[in-house]
Amino acid sequence: MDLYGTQKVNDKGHLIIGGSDAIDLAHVYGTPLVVYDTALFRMRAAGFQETFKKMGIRAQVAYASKAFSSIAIYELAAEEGLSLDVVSGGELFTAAKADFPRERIHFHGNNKSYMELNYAFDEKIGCIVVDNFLELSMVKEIASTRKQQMNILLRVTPGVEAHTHEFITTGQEDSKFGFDLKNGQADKAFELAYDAPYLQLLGLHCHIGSQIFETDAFTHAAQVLMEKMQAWKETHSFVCTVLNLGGGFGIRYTEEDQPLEPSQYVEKMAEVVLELSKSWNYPLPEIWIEPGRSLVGDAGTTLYTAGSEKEVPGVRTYIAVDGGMSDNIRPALYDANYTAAVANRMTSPHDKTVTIAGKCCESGDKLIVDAKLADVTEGDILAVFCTGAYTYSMAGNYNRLPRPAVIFAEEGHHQLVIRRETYEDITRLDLSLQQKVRKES
Ligand SMILES: Cc1ncc(COP(=O)(O)O)c(C=O)c1O
Ligand SMILES: N[C@@H](CCCC[NH3+])C(=O)O
Repeated sequence: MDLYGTQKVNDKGHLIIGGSDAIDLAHVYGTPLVVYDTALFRMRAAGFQETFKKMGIRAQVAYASKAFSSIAIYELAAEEGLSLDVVSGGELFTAAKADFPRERIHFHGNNKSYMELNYAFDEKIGCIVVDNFLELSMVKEIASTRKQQMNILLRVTPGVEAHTHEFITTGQEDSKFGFDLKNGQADKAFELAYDAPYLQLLGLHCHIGSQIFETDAFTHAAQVLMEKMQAWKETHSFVCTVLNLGGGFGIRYTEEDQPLEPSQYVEKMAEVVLELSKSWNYPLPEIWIEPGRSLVGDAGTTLYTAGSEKEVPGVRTYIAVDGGMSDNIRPALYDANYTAAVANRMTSPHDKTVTIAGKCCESGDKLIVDAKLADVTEGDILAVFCTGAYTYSMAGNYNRLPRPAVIFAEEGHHQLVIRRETYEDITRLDLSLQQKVRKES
């Protein structure tokens, strides 16, 4: 089986992550437990950043924190010199708690509220990525009322179809995000924004989708956006200083996935921008990107304890674990595939076919259908790999299951970064009917 990042197997046949024995981690923190290999996160971050540096391109690599949002990951991202993409007041609040450098925070979202936009101004963040006309009018009004400068990008849909799951493509014309380039919306937004008082229009943004393995869709998007920028230069003598090409770089969940290295995605898109800016004599814009999954996805592993087993003769054997769709909704939502291993028996042949089921009251709560595992008995620790992106951040309390604990592991040290939810946590917002009912007099 293929391991990720710093993962190894020790002489007890146990899985090691970030220099720590996964079985010890499971005993110390309990399961389900999400373990982040932070050295791998650092390596991925450097992979993107160094490629831009080598190519002599000014860039910002913003961690798209919807993939996994927490104070500690924001602190780590800041430490690595990343910028940050947030999509809600809640993510911005978390970033503020982590004291993330505000000038490197970019605020996304297709329906930001007036309150959220004001909050972004309060925090003096680096940039608001304006998604629609309502937002543009609100941002203009807030900036003028407060007499406060704000950098903005216009998010556009370039009409590029990326080859990925239909729910995670976003760059096509029929999308809820952004101003359409072809039907004139983007031009109209530009007219309303480029000389608005207190607003500094930096340039354009697009994000064509997620879990993309090819570079063509990215280079095509870069070309389409550069063409629009060049058109505005000709008509309005306006020069965009930033081109944000979003995230979406694919990772290897299973051996069917063949992602490129971060550097390869960056090189290809940067080459197009360099080439076009040279041939059109367009001042080279800064390139911003927003990787989420490719920074945290394969850095995360979820450890579960195996419980009940059920054989359906001639059909399949189910092994149930102490988590499931409540901590990883992706298999149920996107038919996402993962691989797993018996973390306390890594050297045994993983040649039995079993289905790993969760403990939620849903037949569809299956984490892996037809996983290849060693013999599993109750109490074994199962490791499901590549669960660092869009798992904890999309987790819920269905069936009132507490969300797992999350730890960072590096060079033999480990640290709790999100504590396990307790039953008290789960009921903290509930109000009892025994409380006094207020009567209006
Ligand atoms: C605007 C935007 N930027 C960045 C991302 C991050 O995408 P990924 O996690 O695939 O890199 C997303 C999510 O797809 C997004 O919507
Ligand atoms: N949540 C999705 C990706 C959405 C990306 C956000 N725009 C996933 O798990 O793959």
